[in-house]
Amino acid sequence: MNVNDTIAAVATAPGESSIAVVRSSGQGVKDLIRSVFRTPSGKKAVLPTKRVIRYGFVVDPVTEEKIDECILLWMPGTKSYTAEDSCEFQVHGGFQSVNLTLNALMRSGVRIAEPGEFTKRAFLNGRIDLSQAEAVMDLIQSKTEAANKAAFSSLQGKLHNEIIRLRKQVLRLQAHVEVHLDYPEHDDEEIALVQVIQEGEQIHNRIHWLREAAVKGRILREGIKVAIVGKPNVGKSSLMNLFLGRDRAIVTDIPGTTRDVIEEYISLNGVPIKIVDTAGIRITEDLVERIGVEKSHQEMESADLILLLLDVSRPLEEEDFQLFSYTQSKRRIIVINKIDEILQWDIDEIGSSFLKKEDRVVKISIKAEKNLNDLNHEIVSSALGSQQQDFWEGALMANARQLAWLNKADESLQEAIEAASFNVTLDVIAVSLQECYKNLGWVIGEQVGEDLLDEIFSNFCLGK
Ligand SMILES: Nc1nc2c(c(=O)[nH]1)N(C=O)[C@@H](CNc1ccc(C(=O)N[C@@H](CCC(=O)O)C(=O)O)cc1)CN2
Ligand SMILES: Nc1nc2c(ncn2[C@@H]2O[C@H](COP(=O)(O)OP(=O)(O)OP(=O)(O)O)[C@@H](O)[C@H]2O)c(=O)[nH]1
Ligand SMILES: [Mg+2]
Repeated sequence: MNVNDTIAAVATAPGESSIAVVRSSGQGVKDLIRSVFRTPSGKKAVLPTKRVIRYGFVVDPVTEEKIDECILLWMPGTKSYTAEDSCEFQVHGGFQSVNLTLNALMRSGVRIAEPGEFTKRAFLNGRIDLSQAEAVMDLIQSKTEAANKAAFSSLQGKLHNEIIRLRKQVLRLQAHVEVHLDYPEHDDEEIALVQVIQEGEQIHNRIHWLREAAVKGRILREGIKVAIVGKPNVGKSSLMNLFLGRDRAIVTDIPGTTRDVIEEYISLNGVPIKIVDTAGIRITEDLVERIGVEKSHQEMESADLILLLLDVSRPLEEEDFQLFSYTQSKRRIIVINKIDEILQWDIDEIGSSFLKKEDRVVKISIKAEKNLNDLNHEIVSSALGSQQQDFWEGALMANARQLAWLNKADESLQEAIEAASFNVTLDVIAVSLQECYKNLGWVIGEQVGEDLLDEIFSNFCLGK
């Protein structure tokens, strides 16, 4: 992937829209505009050294035939998204205008951008760091308002600034240690060790705080996975539909209706939840259903929270008790459904060998819409633990990669502090501090290799 190429892509979603944007970036953008854009009087546009908007036409670069009416945005480097010469052709929406425009651009010698390549260039050209680049995608993919807010603050450089600040502190401490190494007579080595321990603790606390904020960010980013499980016909798909507010899953009174896993995102009090409806679990001869049951087991395994649904209008069966055993090690809410019917059993009948003391129990009726708020409340509180109010306050959009480097930075720092506590020589401490500094740098993508960049940006959407 050559950074000297001029790239182009459609930046808007495909389909019938009122306007579509085709963007381009790179050294050849000026020539590109000369070749495919004409003013209303058929002339080539005069491009100033500052950003401008022009009305005109996209034309075929060979025949000069008009392809579409357009608004042209000219954004010379470095004042653009990529920090390179860039432009946007805003044409009429729909597949045809967009495709013809993109084809005209291609025939003028630009190539189609890889996913995330515009943002990658913004990073390579130093306009944003890696944490900001990754936040761009998080922003687009955010599923709740809180997630959007956290991603936006990362995009604005909150994580970047925190890391820069921490690195300054580490560097200062490192410099202090090195002065002692170079000039042992400078002052008492004992004092240097105490300083490493004290200031090291302060830095550690700050990293710890940052990590907590990043962990919250990761919840916002990935959502909490909640799996609805239960034997056939207890109302799992009804509950799924209720959460979604529409008929997504098929509901019938025939046991074994759901065969496949259905996943959707919902927001409960701003908590992004990936809700999963599964096939009712039972022993079955039906091959398709059996595959579905196997998948249900996998979903149970990987869920953060289980909603174990029971039907109170029918006696409890072996299959219900089996599910208690299967999900024994998971965080779960026991949801007793169909309380609008004649009750056939009571929660006390479920022995203590099946119920854990951490289990929460909610009795509902999906049909009569009873106690549904209680269920929502239980889900949110088991998802977030005790500290619900302002939970998202200060959340920083972070991902697994960034969290891993934060952890590593903290480990190196701990090594330095420990070494200082045990009076290990200063040169060993200096090495750990240096390691900490480097690990912090990885969070914001300093000296990051081509492979990792490719991996990160390949997950972006086209045109971003
Ligand atoms: N039409 C359009 N809308 C868009 C974008 C875009 O590329 N095109 N964006 C993205 O896809 C976002 C805006 N992001 C941008 C970020 C920086 C610069 C930019 O030119 N920055 C320069 C100049 C700043 C200034 O004028 O003060 C810089 O940082 O140096 C432009 C867009 C959202 N909306
Ligand atoms: N009386 C009553 N019926 C309910 C309630 N909730 C669901 N049902 C009914 O129970 C039947 C089964 O509902 P589903 O949602 O398809 O059950 P399921 O657990 O997804 O079933 P499988 O996909 O076969 O595992 C349907 O006829 C629903 O209308 C309720 O609260 N009360
Ligand atoms: Mg179902």
